[in-house]
Order: sequence, then C-alpha cells, then structure tokens
Amino acid sequence: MSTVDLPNSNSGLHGALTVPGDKSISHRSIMLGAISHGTTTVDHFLLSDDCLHTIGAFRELGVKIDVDGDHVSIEGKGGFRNFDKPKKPLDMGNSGTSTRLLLGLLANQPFDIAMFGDASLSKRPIKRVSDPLTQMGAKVAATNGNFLPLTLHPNDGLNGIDYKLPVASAQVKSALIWAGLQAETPSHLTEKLITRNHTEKMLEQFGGHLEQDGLNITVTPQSDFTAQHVTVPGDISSAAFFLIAGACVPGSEITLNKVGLNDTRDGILKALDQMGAQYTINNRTNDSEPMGDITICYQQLNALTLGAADVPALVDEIPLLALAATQAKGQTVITGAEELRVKETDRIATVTEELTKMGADITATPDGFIINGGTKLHAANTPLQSHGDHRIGMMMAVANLMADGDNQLADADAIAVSYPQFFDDLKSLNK
Ligand SMILES: O=C(O)C1=C[C@@H](OP(=O)(O)O)[C@@H](O)[C@H](O)C1
Ligand SMILES: C=C(OP(=O)(O)O)C(=O)O
Repeated sequence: MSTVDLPNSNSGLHGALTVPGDKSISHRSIMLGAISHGTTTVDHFLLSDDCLHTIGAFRELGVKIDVDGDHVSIEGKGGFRNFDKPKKPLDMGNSGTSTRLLLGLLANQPFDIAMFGDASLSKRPIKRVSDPLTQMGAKVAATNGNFLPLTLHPNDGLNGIDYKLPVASAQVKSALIWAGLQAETPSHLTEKLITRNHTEKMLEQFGGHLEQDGLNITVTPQSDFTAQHVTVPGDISSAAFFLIAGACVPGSEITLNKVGLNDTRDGILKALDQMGAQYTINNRTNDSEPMGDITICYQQLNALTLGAADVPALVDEIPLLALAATQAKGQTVITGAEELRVKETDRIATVTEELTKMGADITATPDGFIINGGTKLHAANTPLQSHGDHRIGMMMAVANLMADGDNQLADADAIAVSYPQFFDDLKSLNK
C-alpha cells in the first residue's frame, strides 16, 4: 500500500495528452469479441487492473486473447455456450462492471461458475442483477443473497423478461441485454433514466438488432455476432481529472486528444458549461463512438446544481465536480446521487472526509452534497487516503494541485484500477 507525495502546481498545467482508452468500452470489446465468430481486434484498449480482470476471466473460460501494448485480439467462441468449464473461480478483482456484466453473459452455462472479488467489491450489491436474472430462470447462489463470492449453477434455459429497472444502471441494463439475447422469448426492458449505451452501440457494430425507443429496449434472442475492429476512444472519466485541473488551476491551458464524447457520458462537459468553464472541442469524429480533442483553460467557475436526471451521464465524475465546487463562486447542491454510496467506496462519505481534511466547506447529504465554494485548500494534518478507491485517489491528487502546502496520499496503488499511468501523465502536463 504505497504512500506518495502529491505534486503542487506552480504555474498551471500546459500541453497535450491522449488519455488511456475508455474502461466501459474496453470491457465490452472483450465480451463481444469472446461471443462472436472470428477474431476481434481492439486498438487503444485500457490495460488497467479492472479490464485485466475481464481478460483473465475470459481466458479462464478458454478464450484466446493476445495483448500487445494497447492492441488486443480476441478469438471468438462463436456463441454464448461454447466456453470451457473454468478450472477455478473467476477473479473479478475490484471491478463492478466485470461482475455485473459477466453475471448476465454467463447466466446460461452448462456448468457451475464461481466468482469472487476483493474486499471492496465483495461489499457491493449484485441483487440488482441476480433478482431479474433469477426471474429469467438463472440460478445464482450469492453470499447472503446479495454479494460475492457467488456461484452460477446450470439451469433449464432462460425465458424473456418484462422488466422496469429500479435503478439507473448501465451495468444492470447490460447484464439483462446479455441474458435476453440468450433467452427463448424476447425481453422488454425499461430504464429508469438513460444510462451509458456502449453495450447497445457495440452490439449494433457486431451485427446485433436491439429495438430502442427512449427508455425502452426490446431484446430479441440472438447469438450470431461477427468479429469487428474496435477503436476505443480516450476515457472521458479519465480525461475529467485533467478537465477539472485545467479549469481550476490558475494559468492552465491543456488539450486532451481523442476523448470519447458519447452523449450518455458527457455530463461532465454539461456541468462545466453550467459552471462557466472555457473549453473548445476540435477534430470530432464519429465511427461507432464519437470522439474529439478538448482544449480547456483556467476560468473562475460558478457553483453547480445537479439532480437525479443529470447523474447517470457523470456518475463517476461527481467526486471531481465536488472538488471543482470548492473552488467555485457560490453554493453547489448535488442531489439524486445516492448510487455513489455503492461504488468502490461510499463516495459521498469518502469525498466529504478527504476534502474536509484540506479545508473544504462540504456537507454530505443522504443523496449528495452541499458545498460552499471559494476555499483555498491547504495541507491536511494526516495523510490523505484513497480508501482503496481509484477515483478518490486521483481526485485528491488534483485537489493538491490547487492547494497551499504539501500532502501525501496513502494507498495510491488503487489508481491502477482505471488509470495506471495517471501520475506520469499528470507530470507531463504539470511543468
Ligand atoms: O456500465 C459501465 O461500464 C459502468 C456503469 C456505471 O455503473 P452503474 O451501472 O452501477 O451505475 C459506472 O459507475 C461504472 O464505472 C461503469
Ligand atoms: C464505479 C466504477 O467502476 P466499477 O463499477 O466497474 O467497479 C468506477 O470506475 O468508478
């Protein structure tokens, strides 16, 4: 568990950077590659701990996956039921996305599949996925009915489901899409709010036929997918650390190249618009996923108001927006973000605890935060903690760029879950 000295910034961040590939899209490229006919190739794949756990799980299921730098190739098994029986339990590490999506994808196997995860993942709920899967005929034996470790047992086939999702979650939606494709009858899913649609988009690229109408998705059983080439855009959730640093550290002007701009993920940009940030987007392209280069410079920001409808498109960026709010003019109010309590940590609690150590005026509420801005952040009396949560660790590193005084971050290794080269990239801009 490494403790690192966090850098300050003397004259702001400058220069250009291509952030690593999108985590959600990288996971899905392995999954679709594994069930397709032929060899799928992926460029700019995210080689972080979470995605390596997805690769590890599919290798255990007999899928041949080659990794060469950030180029990955996957030899598809041509269907959902051609996997090998795993010799050991699948290790999901810290990754909620791997766990929830694999539960749906592997819900109809002819053999037992056991899964486990680390201490944090073992506290995160899976009932939200296992309940509807059970209604479809899956047999999920989870610890206390809701947690890893779990075993998926063979079943008598899956039936389609009519299901209104009680939570706004792309992980639950994606798991039910994978299961629906393997069912004997169609499924009708209704989302609570629009969530990231990377599964739907990639399925279409691989020859899938979902019907979509606003919050409604009809999944018709299908198992013939054709291998594709996937170019993974830069992860907007990783770019977000530098967007907030660029907007909040005086003197900054930076460009982030080839960032994913999917409109179910770009809530951070809309929040920055509301706060009065100065940025431009150039070189837009739109293959299967849109991307572009974002240039942002320092600007005194205004306070922000976010409600439940805003949350899915920026759910992983809320810790950073809380930090930006400490620097903004006025009072920021964030509501409808109770999902933060079931992430890698209870992010409402950990954000509040860590930013308070640096002098922020931040109050946790059951479903969000109230933050009074205009604070000069300072050195904490005790080391800052990532709490084993990658996004909290990186957010505190960005906070320190704006601080007077020196801070250390304990348990900094957690950052490798989504962004192993974060500190190198930060150093390249903080000159
Ligand atoms: O589908 C995905 O790839 C993800 C969905 C979100 O989780 P929920 O579906 O639990 O909201 C997000 O927080 C996570 O980082 C990645
Ligand atoms: C919540 C996250 O990921 P996961 O659910 O895949 O662990 C995240 O990356 O912030």
